[in-house]
Parts: sequence; structure tokens; C-alpha cells
Amino acid sequence: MLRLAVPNKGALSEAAQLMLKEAGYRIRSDRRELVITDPLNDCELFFLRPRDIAVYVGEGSLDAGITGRDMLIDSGAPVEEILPLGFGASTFRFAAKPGTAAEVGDLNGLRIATSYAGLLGKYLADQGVDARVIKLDGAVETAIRLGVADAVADVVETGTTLRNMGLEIFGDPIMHSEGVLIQRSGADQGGGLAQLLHRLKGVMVARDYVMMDYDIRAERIEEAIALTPGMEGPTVSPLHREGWVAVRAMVPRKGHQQVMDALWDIGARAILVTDIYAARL
Ligand SMILES: Nc1ncnc2c1ncn2[C@@H]1O[C@H](COP(=O)(O)OP(=O)(O)OP(=O)(O)O)[C@@H](O)[C@H]1O
Ligand SMILES: O=P(O)(O)OC[C@H]1O[C@H](OP(=O)(O)OP(=O)(O)O)[C@H](O)[C@@H]1O
Ligand SMILES: [Mg+2]
Repeated sequence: MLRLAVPNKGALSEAAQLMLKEAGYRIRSDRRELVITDPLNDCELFFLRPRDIAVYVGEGSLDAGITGRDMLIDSGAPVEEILPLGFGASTFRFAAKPGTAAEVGDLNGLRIATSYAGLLGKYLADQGVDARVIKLDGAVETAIRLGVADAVADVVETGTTLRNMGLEIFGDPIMHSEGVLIQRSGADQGGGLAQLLHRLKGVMVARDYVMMDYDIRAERIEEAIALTPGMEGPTVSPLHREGWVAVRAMVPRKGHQQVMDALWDIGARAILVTDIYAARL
């Protein structure tokens, strides 16, 4: 049986559950359920704090989990990222009152508040910066206003929280994060985990691609294929119309309108785009 950890709250929780649902797994119907079984998929889902997930997986108590890349690094647990999931994107950055610092080197001797002390500590050591790390649980931006810290290192998504506190980002991004699937470092991928991986990749394909169908004169097929090469080559079938063929190909969702324009310009007609409900490649 596959034992999987899922964030029970926070920025990654909804998106992680939606993705599992689209991959055909059972999800909980009540926020107070902490463990559910999914007999159809021979799987047990554990709803845990995202910060704790790398710890459980690193201890080997659970086979896999969904968490943030930043939390994985912060935990220092013996876990590895096996699949980036394309949601929950954020950057981890320094910020302070304007004029405090322009780059990471200016942090020598200053106090930096963060809830990611492990991640920050590693980064400062790598950069050879000697600063004092003040570990807080959350809302770290307030620490500057209250005189507890000179700078913060925190998750930034839109930057609204920082702006509201009159703080400015400085220095290079410490890291780019997103939701990731993790396993214990070097562990064997059993059948259940291999199936989960395969299905999650399918969900991402279904989200990132559309199916495009169109008709075109047979003599323009090479130009058309150059525009819609598909995954392993498009399907080309005869049309019940002399000199025409029907083409079906997967096309990246991003930019598909431009592809439709270009197809139209080379004479394609009846160009139809449909969502992909599920995929397994
Ligand atoms: N706008 C956002 N705010 C916070 N975290 C975000 C955001 N967008 C994505 N994330 C990601 O979500 C994860 C943080 O999740 P969460 O907010 O549940 O943690 P937390 O803030 O430590 O928990 P809590 O709010 O319960 O203290 C990180 O991996 C982070 O990169
Ligand atoms: O760039 P933004 O879009 O403003 O998002 C980033 C903010 O969101 C997170 O806080 P969260 O709501 O998780 O509260 P917390 O600090 O108590 O964890 C994070 O710690 C930042 O404060
Ligand atoms: Mg939070």
C-alpha cells in the first residue's frame, strides 16, 4: 500500500488535493479527516502540516509526500524531489527597509528574521555571510517594525505583504520554489509510487496541452506538421474530400491561438481546440 503525505492547510493544500483528484485518487470531504484510505488505488493519504511532510518521508514512515521545495531544503531531512508539480510557485528573498542593504554581503553583523532558518542558514554559510538568524513562526515582516530584526528572508509570491510593510526586496533570489513530490533519498520506487508519478505527469500534460483538429489541403501537410508536430507526430487521416486531409495533434495550451492563426494562414480550416480531460503518455 502506498502511504502518501498531503498538505492539510496553507498555500499548497487546495492545489495538491485538486491534482490528486484529477489523477484519480480519493481526497477527503471533511477538513477534520487526517487520514483516509483509497482502496481503489491501494493507497493511504495522511493530511499533515506541509512543514512536517519532509520529516515523515525522511524517516521512512511514509513513502512519498507533496510539499514545497523551500520546505524540503529547510528541513534538512534525507529526502529528494522526484517531480516538480507546477503549482505553488514562489521565490524566497531578502527584504528590508530601503537603504538597509543592497546585496547579501551587506548583511554581515545584521539580524535576519525568517521562518526558514535551515534554508537561510545554509545560504548564508554558502555566501560566507556572518549574520544572526532570528527564527520566527510566521508574519516575519513585522519583526523589522518591532525592532527584532534588520532584514527578513521570506516567501514572496505577489510581493503585496512586503509592500504593505514598507519593505523592499534586495539581492538575488535565495531560491525558486514550487510544490514538489518527494521521497526518501535513494528509496526504491514501489509500484504504487511509480503509478502516482505516472498519473501526476499525466495531469500536468492534460493541463499544459490542448487537442487541436483541423482540415488542410494535402500539399500543405508538411508546413502544417511543422506548426503542430504533436508529441510523437500528428495523426493524419484521409478526408472524404478530394485532396484534403484531417490532422489531429496535441499543442501547448500556451500560444495555441497563435498556432491557430498560423494554420489558418496556410489554408487550414475547421480548426477545433478541445481540452484534454486526462492523459497517460
Ligand atoms: N503566497 C504564499 N505564501 C506562502 N507560501 C506560499 C505562497 N505561495 C506558495 N507558497 C508555498 O507554500 C509553502 C508554505 O505553505 P504554508 O503557507 O502552509 O506554510 P507556513 O506559512 O509555514 O504555514 P503556516 O501559515 O501554517 O505557518 C511554501 O512551500 C511556499 O513556498
Ligand atoms: O508575496 P505575497 O503574495 O504577499 O505572499 C507572501 C506572504 O505570504 C506568506 O505568509 P502566510 O500568509 O503564509 O502567513 P505566515 O507568514 O504567517 O506564514 C509569506 O510568509 C509572506 O508573508
Ligand atoms: Mg503561511
